[in-house]
Amino acid sequence: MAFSDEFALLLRARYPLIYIPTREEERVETAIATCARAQGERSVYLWDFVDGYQGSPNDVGFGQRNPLQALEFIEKLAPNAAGVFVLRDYYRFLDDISVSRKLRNLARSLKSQPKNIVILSPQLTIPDDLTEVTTVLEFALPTIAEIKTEVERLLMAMGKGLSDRELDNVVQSCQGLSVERIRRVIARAIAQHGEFRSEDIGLILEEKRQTIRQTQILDFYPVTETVSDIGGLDNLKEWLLRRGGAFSEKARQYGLPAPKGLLLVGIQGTGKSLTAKAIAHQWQLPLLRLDVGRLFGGVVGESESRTRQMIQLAEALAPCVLWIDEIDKAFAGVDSRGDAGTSSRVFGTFITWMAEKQSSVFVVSTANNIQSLPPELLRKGRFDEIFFVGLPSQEERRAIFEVHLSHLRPQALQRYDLDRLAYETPEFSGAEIEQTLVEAMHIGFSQNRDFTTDDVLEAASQTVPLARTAQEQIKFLQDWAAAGKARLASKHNQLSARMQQFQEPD
Ligand SMILES: Nc1ncnc2c1ncn2[C@@H]1O[C@H](COP(=O)(O)OP(=O)(O)OP(=O)(O)O)[C@@H](O)[C@H]1O
Repeated sequence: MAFSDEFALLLRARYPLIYIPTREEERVETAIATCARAQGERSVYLWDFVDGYQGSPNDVGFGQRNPLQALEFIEKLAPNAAGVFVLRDYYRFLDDISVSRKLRNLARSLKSQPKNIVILSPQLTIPDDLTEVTTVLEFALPTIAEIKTEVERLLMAMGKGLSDRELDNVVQSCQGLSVERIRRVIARAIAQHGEFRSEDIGLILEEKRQTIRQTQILDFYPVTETVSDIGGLDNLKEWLLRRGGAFSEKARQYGLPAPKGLLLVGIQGTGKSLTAKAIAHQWQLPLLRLDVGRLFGGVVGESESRTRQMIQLAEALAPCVLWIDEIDKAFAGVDSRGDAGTSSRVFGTFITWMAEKQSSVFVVSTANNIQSLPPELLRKGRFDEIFFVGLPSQEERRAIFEVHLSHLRPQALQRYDLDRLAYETPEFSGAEIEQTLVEAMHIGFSQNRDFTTDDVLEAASQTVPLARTAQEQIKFLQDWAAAGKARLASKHNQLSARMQQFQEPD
């Protein structure tokens, strides 16, 4: 639903306290004023800490530097006087006991009056005691059409012009930025060179990175890992390499849909996160990491609002890779509990997006525990493919030792007996192999010499691989994969031999 429709609905339904997390004061205030006008005789009152109330000549300055008075003003108006009270800066006072008490009392009395309080805030932090009476309303970032109007207006005001193609590129790169930031970055580029050039898109992208960092929901993840840093997992690598150009314009013209994403399931340390990073690098796309835990907040509507904000940002950065680590932990038991709680709603928003997604956001989710994953996530159409990432076979362990040793000792790789290392480390995961090498380096370093194959073997003998203590989990995952529920990331492990009867080779 569009902001104006949702806002109008809240006004009509007499929601007393509406909280809008946005940094775009000017744009949201214009939208509120338009909406209030469309609702009949509803006056809009604007308050800020320094100037108090503005707008109506009789009340100018009322409640200046006095947040409690700002609320008393609402009380003293006639009960049938319709009004929307937009309070800027007010989020800073919500922790104050007298303010929060007054707001709760007002919320009760305003239910029978055509008055609504709107709190604008650059962040979403609502104290516990106000969560019951507050409704969070999301204010979306500007649409492509709004951005285009703004960019054209700015360029015209500065007497600059761009070709249609350049303009489209600029508009596209501005997606995900607030109008304020768009103005700032374009003004900065023009101030720097006296004109706006296509190279200045770099400045816009940097501005976008900063915005994304500030949301604290998504992180820009720098990637250096490549597909050749992954030892083994040949089926998975082949799958990726085959989709190399799938995000290009050429692929669109060919009629290919943009790939949706992958779900990687397997025990800890088998290279799932490494794969997410390598995909971004391989396809030359920015990698955004989502911390699902940060989506959840206690206020009504807050978590869904953050989820939609996250989706909007990711789409604004498309084409990109969105990496969701440990998705099983975030949505554990959503379906089996059948609850209508926050995690179900967040999950619902996410899954609907995954199913309907047209944008070039490639989602890589990783999970350790298939049992706790909601079954809807595994249904066809959510991800392009579900891969089971098992423990590496002997051949794969050799490849993993080779990858790491060629980084650690590029000139002396031949000194290490890779076959022996792979043979002597059954059930080791990639992460454990890496850890064993670090341990071996400590041994060598403490004795003032380089580390040897024997040091690695000694370190390995002191390691109890997780596989030994997590046998049940592994068995469960293997049976699940063997039942044809997932494709094997590896070509060479025992399971693949077992499964060859069940699965067609790709
Ligand atoms: N197949 C592999 N090839 C090379 N290195 C690997 C491989 N698997 C794991 N590693 C090493 O182990 C580290 C940890 O692995 P990674 O974080 O990718 O595992 P994971 O499967 O995502 O584990 P978790 O479920 O705990 O997040 C990697 O950064 C990499 O150095």
